[in-house]
Amino acid sequence: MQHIYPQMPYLKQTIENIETVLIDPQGHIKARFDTLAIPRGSLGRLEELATIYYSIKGSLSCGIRHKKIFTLAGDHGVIAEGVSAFPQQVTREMVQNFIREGAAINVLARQTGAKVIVVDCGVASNIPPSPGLKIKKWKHGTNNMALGPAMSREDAVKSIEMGIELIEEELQDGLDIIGLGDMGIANTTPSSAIFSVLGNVDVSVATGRGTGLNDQAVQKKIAVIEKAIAINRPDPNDPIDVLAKVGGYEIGGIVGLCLGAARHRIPIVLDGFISTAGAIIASALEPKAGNYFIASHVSGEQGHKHMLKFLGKEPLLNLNMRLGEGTGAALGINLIEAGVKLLNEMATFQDASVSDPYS
Ligand SMILES: O=C(O)c1ccc[n+]([C@@H]2O[C@H](COP(=O)([O-])O)[C@@H](O)[C@H]2O)c1
Ligand SMILES: Cc1cc2nc[nH]c2cc1C
Repeated sequence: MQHIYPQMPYLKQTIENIETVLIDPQGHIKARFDTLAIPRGSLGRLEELATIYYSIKGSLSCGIRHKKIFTLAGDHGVIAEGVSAFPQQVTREMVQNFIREGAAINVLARQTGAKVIVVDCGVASNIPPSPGLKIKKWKHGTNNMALGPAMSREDAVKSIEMGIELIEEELQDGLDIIGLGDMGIANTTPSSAIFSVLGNVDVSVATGRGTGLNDQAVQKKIAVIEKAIAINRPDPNDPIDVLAKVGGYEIGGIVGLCLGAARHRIPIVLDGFISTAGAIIASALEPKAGNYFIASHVSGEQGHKHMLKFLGKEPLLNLNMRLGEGTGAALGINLIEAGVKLLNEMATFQDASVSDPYS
C-alpha cells in the first residue's frame, strides 16, 4: 500500500509509530490476579479487560484517570436519496443538544466520569462557536455518493489527519482511554458501503434500518449503496479510496482517532455501527491498530455483528442499542474500569487472611 503515502507525511508517521501489543508478556498481570482472594478466573472477562488495558499501557502502575469520548459530527449528501428516517438538520440540532449536555451520551458519560469532546467535522449548516464545541470542518458535508465520490482523496486524508490532531490536542491534559462516537443523519449508509467493500460482503448483509426505516425503505437504501459502489468503484485494497468515495468526514475523523490513539498506546473503545466502520478502515491501513480496539457492544443495526466478527472482536454487551453518539463506548469504559479497579484494589488471600488453596 506504499503508493498511498507520499503526499501524507503526518499520516504516514503516525502509522509507522504504531506498535504491536503483546498481551501480558511477562505474566505480571496474571500473577497479580492469581494472588487475589477469589477462585482463579472467576472474574471472567473483567480480568481480560484489565489484562488488555495494562498490556496496551505497558505498565501496571496507572489507574484510569482521563476518559474521553469523542462524538464526531458530519453530514452526508446521500441524504438526498431518502436513505434516512430523519431530516438532515437533526445532525446540527443534536450537536446543540450535546453542547447543552442533554443527550444520552452526556448522561452516560457523566455516569462513567468521562468527558465528551463534541466535534463539528462537516455539519451542513454552521453551528455558533461555543466552549463545548470543537469546530474542525472545512466542508459542509459530503457530496452525494450515489452520483459521484463523497469527497476528494485529499479531503479524505485531511479528515483522518483531523482525527489524529484531536488525539494530539487532548493528550495535553491527559488521555488514558478513548471512546469513539458519531452523530450524522444518513451515516449508516456510508458505513454499510465501507463494510461491504472492505469486508467483501453483500450490500444487503451490511445494510440495516439505521434510525428506523421500514422494509421498503431499506430495499431502496440497499439499491442506493449498490449504485454508489458501482459508480465510484472504490478499491478494496486502498482504504483511503474507499473512505473518499463512499465515506464521510466524521468517519474519516474516527479513522484518525483510532490511528492517533494507537500510536500513543491508548485503548480505544468502539461504539456501534459507524465507529466500527471507521475502525475497519483504520485496521485496513494498519492492522496493528486493531490490537488497541475493545468492542463495547453489538448494536441492533443489521451488519454490526458481522463487522465485529470481521475485526475479530467479541462485544462486552448486547443491549439492542442502536443510538451511536458513543453511548455503547461509555458503558464499555465502565466495565474496563471495573476490571482495572478490581485488579488494583482487591485484597489478596494473604491480606484478607483467606485460606489460599493454590499456595
Ligand atoms: O451506533 C449505531 O449502531 C447506530 C445505528 C443506527 C443509527 N445510529 C445513529 O443514527 C444516525 C444515522 O442513522 P441513519 O438512519 O440516518 O443513517 C447517526 O446519527 C448514528 O449515530 C447509530
Ligand atoms: C434524535 C436522534 C438522536 C441521535 N443520536 C445519534 N443519532 C441520532 C439520530 C437521531 C434522529
